Amino acid sequence: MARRPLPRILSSGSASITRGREIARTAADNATDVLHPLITVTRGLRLLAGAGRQKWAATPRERRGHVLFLVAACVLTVALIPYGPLLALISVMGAAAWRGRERTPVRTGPDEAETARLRALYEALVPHFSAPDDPGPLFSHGGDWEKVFGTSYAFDGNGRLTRLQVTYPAYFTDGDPESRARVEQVLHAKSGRGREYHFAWDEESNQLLMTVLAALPTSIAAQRFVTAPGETVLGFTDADAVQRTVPVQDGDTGRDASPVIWRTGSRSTEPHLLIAGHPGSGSTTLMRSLALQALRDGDVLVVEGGGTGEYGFLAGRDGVLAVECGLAGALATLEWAAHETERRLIAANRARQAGHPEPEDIKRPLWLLLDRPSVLGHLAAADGRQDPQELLQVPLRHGRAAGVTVVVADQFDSLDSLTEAVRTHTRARVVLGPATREEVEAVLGTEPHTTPTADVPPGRGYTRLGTGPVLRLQVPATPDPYDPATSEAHRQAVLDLLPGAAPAVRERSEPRATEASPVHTDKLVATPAVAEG
Ligand SMILES: Nc1ncnc2c1ncn2[C@@H]1O[C@H](COP(=O)(O)OP(=O)(O)OP(=O)(O)O)[C@@H](O)[C@H]1O
Repeated sequence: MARRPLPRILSSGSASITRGREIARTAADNATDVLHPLITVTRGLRLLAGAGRQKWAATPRERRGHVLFLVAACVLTVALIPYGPLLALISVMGAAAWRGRERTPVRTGPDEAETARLRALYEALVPHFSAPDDPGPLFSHGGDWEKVFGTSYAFDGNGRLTRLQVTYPAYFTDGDPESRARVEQVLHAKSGRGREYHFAWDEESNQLLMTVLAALPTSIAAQRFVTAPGETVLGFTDADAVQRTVPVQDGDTGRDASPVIWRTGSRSTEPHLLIAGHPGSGSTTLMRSLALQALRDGDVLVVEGGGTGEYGFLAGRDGVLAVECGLAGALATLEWAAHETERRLIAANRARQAGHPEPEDIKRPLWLLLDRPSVLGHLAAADGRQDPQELLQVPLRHGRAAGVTVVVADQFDSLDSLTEAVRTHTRARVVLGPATREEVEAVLGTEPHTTPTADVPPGRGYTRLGTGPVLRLQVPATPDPYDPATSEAHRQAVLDLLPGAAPAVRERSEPRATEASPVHTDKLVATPAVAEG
């Protein structure tokens, strides 16, 4: 059948409409081209005005008068100088044009390589998030990854995932640590090893959020931290992990950092601390940091099993009762500490019964710092003598009420030789240096909340106070000031925190002792505690 031509009026009308549209579009394009600079400047002026309004709103009321005065002075100066208004107009237009220029459009959606990564990740998760009898599986081979990842993912400049949110089926056993660990393992491996990942399981909405954590800064060194009596800074952690911040000197600048605060004394629920790590992980450094903080208002007694003399700089200082490296000295010192704990307990008890305040001589906190006591335990066993750890029973058991704090540091391979009392009463825990998930769990009592990395700087690790959450930790750099490898800035920082020399040492010309010296024993014997004990 022959095609009937359209009525003339219709065909010619549509042609003219089309032509009209084209003319209008061309005119609009030309107008946009001509007016483009004007549009840019207008947009820039709008943005500048918005920024000005915001700045004005952010200016405190009492400073607004000053700002107005400054602006008026500027306007007057510009008005008075030759060509001032013209130059000001040109500058404002220039600034507006710069501000209003079109930016490169923000890229949305993943590129090809990123899509391939997300798809690979999805495929790897299929065995974990699917069940054969699921009629509408969220995860299936060749399935839709966008349904489970949505748009909640981010990549870094190298195309590696830094954030990923996964929606998983409700039947996945997200309460089972092993099932979780398997999924975390897959995500960790497929997203790139060597970085620290944090996994947040939202069991209510069946969502898992994986984020890559930036390394904690290592630039905070020993200094006087702003803490209340009975509070000790173990190190610094992620900003969102703790509520509190303290001002710190970080290199040359001051800033607020998020500390891990450990409370000791009668109100503490974790009055004693255990530090574990492999050799060189920084446990001695943490001990030094604790000793310097404790010496602010307490007495310190150090027993060093390693015998490397790394606490020698403390010897003879005010408040340092002893620095013992040998077995005999350690036994004598710890025996004194046990008696002292008993004496404090009895004195506190008597005062309470008589309705008196606590006597002054039991108020000063006493810290027992034992670095590698397992070594001394071996020596004692070989010598047929008492293990020094056995003398810790009383301070561990009653230290909380008597103001005695025990800190024990040992290496992973020696943790077995820690006594039951040490393991039971050290409820504050720190793991430093590279450690496997199992090693971290063995010390903290729960798996780490992030994936431990193999390559960590000394002083980096995890901490857990009692049954609290596991926190990442970076210990402030507190090197031995007498170590030739210590930088001048760090040496000075540590020396600045050291209390003055005790009178007995001041009389002598030598400033330091590296071994258990008679000075310390004298000091112990001279204390009223021993006299009574
Ligand atoms: N928090 C830290 N910041 C900077 N450097 C640190 C930190 N902790 C430790 N170091 C450095 O790492 C090295 C080993 O530290 P440290 O002696 O404290 O470890 P350790 O676990 O006691 O090892 P070892 O048992 O072998 O003595 C030292 O050179 C020390 O200065």
